[in-house]
Amino acid sequence: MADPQAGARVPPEPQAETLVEPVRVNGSAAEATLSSAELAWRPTGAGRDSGGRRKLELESDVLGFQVEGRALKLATFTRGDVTGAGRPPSPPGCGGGAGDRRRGEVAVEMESEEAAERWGHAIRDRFASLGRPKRLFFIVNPYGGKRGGRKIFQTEVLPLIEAADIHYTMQETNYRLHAQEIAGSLDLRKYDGIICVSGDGILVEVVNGLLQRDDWDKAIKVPLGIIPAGTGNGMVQGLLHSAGEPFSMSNAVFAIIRGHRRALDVTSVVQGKTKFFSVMMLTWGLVADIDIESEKFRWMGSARIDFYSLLRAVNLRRYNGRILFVPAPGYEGFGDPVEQTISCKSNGASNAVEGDITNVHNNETCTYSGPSTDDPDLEWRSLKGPFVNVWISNIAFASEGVMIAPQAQFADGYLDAAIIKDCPWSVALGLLLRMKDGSYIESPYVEYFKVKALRIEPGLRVGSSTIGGIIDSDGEVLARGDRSQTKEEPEHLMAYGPPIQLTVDQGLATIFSPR
Ligand SMILES: Nc1ncnc2c1ncn2[C@@H]1O[C@H](COP(=O)(O)OP(=O)(O)OP(=O)(O)O)[C@@H](O)[C@H]1O
Repeated sequence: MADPQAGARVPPEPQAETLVEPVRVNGSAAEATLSSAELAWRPTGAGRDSGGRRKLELESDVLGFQVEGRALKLATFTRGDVTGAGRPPSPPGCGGGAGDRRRGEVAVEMESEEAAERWGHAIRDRFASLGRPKRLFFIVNPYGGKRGGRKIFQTEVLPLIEAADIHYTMQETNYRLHAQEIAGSLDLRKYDGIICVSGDGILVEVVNGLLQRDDWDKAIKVPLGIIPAGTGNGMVQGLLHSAGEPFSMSNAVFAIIRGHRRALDVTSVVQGKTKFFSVMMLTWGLVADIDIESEKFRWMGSARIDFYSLLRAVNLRRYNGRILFVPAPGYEGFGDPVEQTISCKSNGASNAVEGDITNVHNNETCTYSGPSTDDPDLEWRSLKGPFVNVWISNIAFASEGVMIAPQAQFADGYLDAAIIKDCPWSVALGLLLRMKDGSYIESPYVEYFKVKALRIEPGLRVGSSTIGGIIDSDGEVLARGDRSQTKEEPEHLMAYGPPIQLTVDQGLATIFSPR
């Protein structure tokens, strides 16, 4: 049957009217044109010979604007001097590194107040169509990274947010899991986004807080943002890198102001009735040991990671255990098939037996319970240890300088697994050095594949009958297999030994992104 719509003319998108006015730009006579995409001007009169056409892309060069009488004052944020108005020095804290944007101001004086108002309206409409946020809630961790969160907010974030005319509320975290509590009870109708000025850990707390709400399905759609004030900052690095932008504080802030969003996969990490939601990564073995155990060498400053990496590589630990996984399409050749008996009981992964793929989910509350793996058609496969390191990630970077999962996509619905198998210590050291650019995954000792679901069955360290490893999610210890180390740590969420299952919910969350 013929499609009744076929051949019907789709009405063209209404085009914003192009405005043309004689103006003075930073004091010089010009003719200015405002289209939906750009504000351009060409010098006229005596200034005609002083230069050609100049323009500002509204989306990517303009932070905000004000109308003052006949003047339209634009706060610009450009790479290089696109304004022709000379480059004013950047205010303190607003970048200035290679490829970084600089702040400036362009004053466009119109012939009448009405004209200035008309142009102001047109720019406001353009910003609204870009989805620029108007009201933001900031969560600042004064304790993360080098404990600079409060200063970063005041000197790096606020000047740009104010120039963009964004209303904001700021709250500092006072203790562990405070951000989770805040996100669990915030009146989300009042804000266009929640921004974490912190390390990646606070972002994860916010995701967990949103998913614990009764209205989790709406709450998790609130755009999230992150300003790098932590130790690792892998999420910001991943977002900026994916858009070809250099890592900088001001680029991270501007990515939020510009209002672009992207979907973000959410991983459910489940052990028995215990659940945790991650948007980044889980590590077991060498890298988790380096990350967590090197804390005791914090007095060394940034050298602690290099020092402890060398120590751990030379005294390489291998861990027994097994990884079960449902491969993503195209990765079915990895691992070995599992003789599986499917059970759909909700009795917890801790009761699972060899080859028993048990779905774990909690139907007792109306909070988010994660995707199901009940489907009997899922083809599980396995890899047996010993392992040197197991890395499961939704994003490409663990930190600014460590690319763990070069093929990871923010919302492909899969997790990237990078598994370092048993290898000589010299190989492990070489692989650590090649994590900077992600080339370590090319080693024959590394298995790299994508999965829809995965289960870790962590075992003991090779050569020990009592000691296991550390399982770390987004920088926090999830489970620890060496009880002698736990004296000063809070109770961990999960136990080391029983299986831990990961499933992915494609694009469940939303995050501000440069593109
Ligand atoms: N006021 C506070 N006092 C102590 N801990 C806090 C406070 N606020 C937040 N935290 C905790 O700090 C931890 C780290 O937070 P964040 O992600 O911002 O920094 P990070 O740089 O990734 O971590 P770290 O500096 O510990 O490596 C989180 O577990 C969070 O719960």
